[in-house]
Amino acid sequence: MVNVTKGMQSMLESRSAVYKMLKDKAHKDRQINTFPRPYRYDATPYKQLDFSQIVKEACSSSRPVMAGLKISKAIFLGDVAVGKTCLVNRFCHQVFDSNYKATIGVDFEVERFDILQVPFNLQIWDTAGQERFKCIASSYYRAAHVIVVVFDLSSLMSLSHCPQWLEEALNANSGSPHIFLVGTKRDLMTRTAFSEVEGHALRLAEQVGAEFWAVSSRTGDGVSELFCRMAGLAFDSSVCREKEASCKAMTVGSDLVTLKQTPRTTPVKPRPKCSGSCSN
Ligand SMILES: Nc1nc2c(ncn2[C@@H]2O[C@H](COP(=O)(O)OP(=O)(O)OP(=O)(O)O)[C@@H](O)[C@H]2O)c(=O)[nH]1
Repeated sequence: MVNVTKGMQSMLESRSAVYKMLKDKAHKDRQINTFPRPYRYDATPYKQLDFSQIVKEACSSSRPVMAGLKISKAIFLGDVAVGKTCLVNRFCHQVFDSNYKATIGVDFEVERFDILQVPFNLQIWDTAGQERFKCIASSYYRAAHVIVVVFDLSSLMSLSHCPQWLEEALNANSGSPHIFLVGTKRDLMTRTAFSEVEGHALRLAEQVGAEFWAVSSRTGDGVSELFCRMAGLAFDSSVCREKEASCKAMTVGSDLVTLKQTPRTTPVKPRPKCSGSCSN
């Protein structure tokens, strides 16, 4: 009975995810027309200030930029109770729950954006921090375009575990995902305590090549900006990848045509003339 209910629930959830992807328009605060800013320009390895030229051209052309749904995958990982679920729920459902409920395995959400007027979906995988669910959770790390390593700003221990979480996520991925180091529960921090932790986090972010953010899911501070930034970076890379792939395909295609059309330049050796008993 429990399994049936769970099965039906996940079926309904995946249906609602599909409906969200097919929505006519993204919600107003998910319509992005200028390149989203980082939390701090000195705390990011992603220095571009605008969408790539190729992306802007592709999005403004009258032909559709791409066929089918445009989706990128973001995975959230980090120690138990650092606030991963609250962060996702604050953005996706505008709620905050102060009671802790452990994530079992993974939770899945999808958020629709319109970026430069092109529909874009961000798949959000909220994984469990508890050791006993790690095995299930880590099987969802693959094929991530964005890796979000989360820590609790009020726990330096949770920050010190971030390199390990990141290594595990990177081991499961072969591409070059965007990496974020996100400190949560900013509302709990005094100014002095915050600036001390921020110093440690900035150093770590630089070491591991991540973009640093500090947010509060309780107040909503920085949450929407963080997700829009992820979506902006993921969208830009994904359109660039797609354009590169189609250019490559066109080059290969035109190479084949050239090969077909180019007359043979190597002289054909004249066959020796048959003499005598040769039947040819
Ligand atoms: N004050 C405050 N509390 C927060 C914030 N974010 C999360 N919490 C609290 O921290 C606890 C853990 O939050 P979760 O989001 O469930 O943590 P999690 O990382 O998803 O935990 P696992 O699912 O076990 O991996 C809950 O009691 C939340 O209410 C925040 O921004 N401020």
